[in-house]
Amino acid sequence: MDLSTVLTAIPFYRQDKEGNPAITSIENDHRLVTEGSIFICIQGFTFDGHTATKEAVENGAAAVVAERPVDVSVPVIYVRSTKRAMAQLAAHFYGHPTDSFHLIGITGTNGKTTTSHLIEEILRASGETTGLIGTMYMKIGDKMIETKNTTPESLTLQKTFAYMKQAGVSSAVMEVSSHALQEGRTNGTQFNVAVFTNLTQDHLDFHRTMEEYRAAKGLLFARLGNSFHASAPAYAVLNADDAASAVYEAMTAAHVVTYGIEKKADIQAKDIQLTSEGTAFTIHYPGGVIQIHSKLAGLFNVYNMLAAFAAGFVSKITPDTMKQALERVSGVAGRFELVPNESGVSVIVDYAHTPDSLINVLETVRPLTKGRVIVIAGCGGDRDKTKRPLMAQAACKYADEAIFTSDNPRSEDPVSILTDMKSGVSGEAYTVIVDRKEAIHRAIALAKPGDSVVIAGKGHETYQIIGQEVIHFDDREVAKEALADKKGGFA
Ligand SMILES: CC(=O)N[C@H]1[C@@H](OP(=O)(O)OP(=O)(O)OC[C@H]2O[C@@H](n3ccc(=O)[nH]c3=O)[C@H](O)[C@@H]2O)O[C@H](CO)[C@@H](O)[C@@H]1O[C@H](C)C(=O)N[C@@H](C)C(=O)N[C@H](CCC(=O)O)C(=O)O
Ligand SMILES: Nc1ncnc2c1ncn2[C@@H]1O[C@H](COP(=O)(O)OP(=O)(O)OP(=O)(O)O)[C@@H](O)[C@H]1O
Repeated sequence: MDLSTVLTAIPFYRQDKEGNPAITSIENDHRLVTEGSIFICIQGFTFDGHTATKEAVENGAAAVVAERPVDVSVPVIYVRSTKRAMAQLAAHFYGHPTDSFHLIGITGTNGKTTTSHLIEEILRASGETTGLIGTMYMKIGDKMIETKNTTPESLTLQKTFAYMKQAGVSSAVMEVSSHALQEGRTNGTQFNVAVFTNLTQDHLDFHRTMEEYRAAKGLLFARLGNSFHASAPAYAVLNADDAASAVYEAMTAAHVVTYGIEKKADIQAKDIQLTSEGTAFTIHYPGGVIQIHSKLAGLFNVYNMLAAFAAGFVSKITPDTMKQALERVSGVAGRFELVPNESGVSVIVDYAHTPDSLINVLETVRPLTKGRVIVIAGCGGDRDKTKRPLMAQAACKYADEAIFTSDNPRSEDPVSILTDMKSGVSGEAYTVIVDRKEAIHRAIALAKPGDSVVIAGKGHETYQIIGQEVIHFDDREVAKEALADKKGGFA
């Protein structure tokens, strides 16, 4: 379903008893302004809302929020950051909807989507009416809504929360990106639980340094437990094995619950077995131990399950309920997703698009593979360039055969992205095939029974962004096609 169809269906008019004009909506797109809207001017990458105030007023704006002088006939509220002001205004306009349900936020470089799905399953199993906001979609109960961002901009976010409240959601889980925290998209949102997965290199185009990146994620914990609206204690759920957790622990007013494998933690996994069927381990929690047999592969997924268990634990969900929920999850789309086939080659589509996640996936595949590991990796255009050589290094070091290819080049020349990747490796063997479809076909053509082919980067995505064009592209479909086409069979 289209997001705007859902959101425009909800009237949230605020009337003023003293005769002031009723504010009918808050808009950051002048084309959506109607009689009584507040228009918020946002300076974007392609458009500056400050240049559209005249049109916004012609469309009926009752007031304008701006960062720089604008010349209009209606009241103007000047603020330092219109994005942050928008978050607070939106939360207020929609009546602070997050006060009405239990909200769990997840931040970290990797594992947010997986952990949020595990938590959603746990919440459902405990009888909650659930909401989910994340990279793949938003969900209200079983209703799916498309999304553009991992964490939507604040207007969309607060409207969505209001819709969740109206739909009777009792517990929700959401991914909170560092971009969103930095821009204040979640200001005005009340989290009951904040979960940290891990911090490794990514997004340095936006945050510039790892310190800034870490600090941006810290905003989720710094604000936790400080809300005027808070009616219940807040919990920070931190990964004891990640160094950033100590920083977040020091800055939060919330109760801290840790999880981990290596260092001592409140929620601890022990006796871990990684098998071709998935993972088996025990979780030691305050007051008990429980055995988990999961279909999810890889040590990183043990961390994700621990994070979800810890979030459920502080949400007062019983360990037995959580066990049932965790054991039911067979996978999350595009995360270590196996492409079914009879050839004896394991073909895995995975969303790994950071050096750390690529290493994790390849390390997981290695012991499960009798033959060679062949990887296809690329890097997105208009995004963090510093990770390109590191992705190439990871591919060459952890696989037997590496093919570098395109992965959403956007406005950049795919060849120059691949050149950046190649700068990270010298002496190692790799192949460069610019066309992703051809690269997948080549990898599968090379594979013999017992080999694994890891197609990294795009996971659940069903498109490729080339220049301004968004073309249909699904790694899973192309892999199936290549498996069917393989000339000479798999002998
Ligand atoms: C690079 C970036 O942050 N872009 C975001 C930005 O787009 P933009 O700057 O191009 O916006 P713009 O088109 O210039 O418009 C600026 C303003 O003018 C308004 N406008 C525009 C046109 C017009 O005629 N009239 C008008 O009033 C727009 O409504 C907007 O308020 O503003 C849009 C609306 O809020 C966002 O959807 C968009 O996020 C894009 C999709 C994006 O990819 N963002 C990335 C950086 C991001 O946020 N990623 C994180 C993390 C992902 C991860 O963990 O991997 C995320 O949370 O998604
Ligand atoms: N806990 C983890 N630690 C390291 N890598 C992980 C972890 N969980 C998943 N991964 C790897 O990272 C990839 C992305 O996982 P997931 O989508 O859950 O993370 P994410 O944080 O939501 O990513 P994004 O912010 O880019 O949407 C997976 O396909 C897997 O390769």
